[in-house]
Amino acid sequence: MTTTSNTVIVVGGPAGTGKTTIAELLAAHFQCPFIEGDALHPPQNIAKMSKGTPLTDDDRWDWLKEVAQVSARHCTDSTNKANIAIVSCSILKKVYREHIKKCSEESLSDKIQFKFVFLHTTLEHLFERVQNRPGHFMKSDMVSSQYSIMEIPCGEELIENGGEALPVDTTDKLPQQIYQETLSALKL
Ligand SMILES: Nc1ncnc2c1ncn2[C@@H]1O[C@H](COP(=O)(O)OP(=O)(O)O)[C@@H](O)[C@H]1O
Ligand SMILES: O=C(O)[C@H](O)[C@@H](O)[C@H](O)[C@H](O)COP(=O)(O)O
Repeated sequence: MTTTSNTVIVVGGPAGTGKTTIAELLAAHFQCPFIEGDALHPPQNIAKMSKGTPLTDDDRWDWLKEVAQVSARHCTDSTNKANIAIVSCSILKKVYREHIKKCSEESLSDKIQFKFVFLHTTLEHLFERVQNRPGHFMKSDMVSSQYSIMEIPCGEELIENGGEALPVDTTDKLPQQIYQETLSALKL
């Protein structure tokens, strides 16, 4: 599959919302790299979250920069025929999504378009899904703090209004259904 421009699809949403599940389906469809954003945290962020302490904005900026730059590099890598890369990253607030775009613009000569898929569901569903996700540093007591600060994209951020964001309600939907809905709304 080929596209006319370099595209990074950031699959976001709070813990347990299905980022990895949907990102893997999209990466298989586009035959492109998938980068797990959690693997790009500095050790001090992992240590903090493992103790159950939510990150502050100051903890997040450098991580988001890394997310922007690593995914952009994968996107433009000469071996990546799709010119698409998928990265998972919670992107909970509008300023984080803007920071990712800014970091990419500042540091790369290639122009990259970002698409922000924001998966969301109820707090009850998130608790249930995080409990079913073994071996992750993010425990369920952090979900409430993520849920309370998250900004589901709206208004000018939406693709349908000329922006880059696509909110997807995942409540009572199977991953395959969410993936199909996402794919057709992205129009890539
Ligand atoms: N649409 C869905 N409905 C129900 N469970 C889901 C759905 N998507 C993912 N899950 C399950 O929820 C858990 C968390 O999914 P995951 O993709 O790891 O989310 P995230 O990467 O956002 O933390 C996993 O056990 C996964 O199988
Ligand atoms: O799936 C998850 O477990 C989370 O989404 C996880 O990715 C974590 O939240 C961030 O890496 C920390 O960053 P935030 O505090 O900004 O979500």
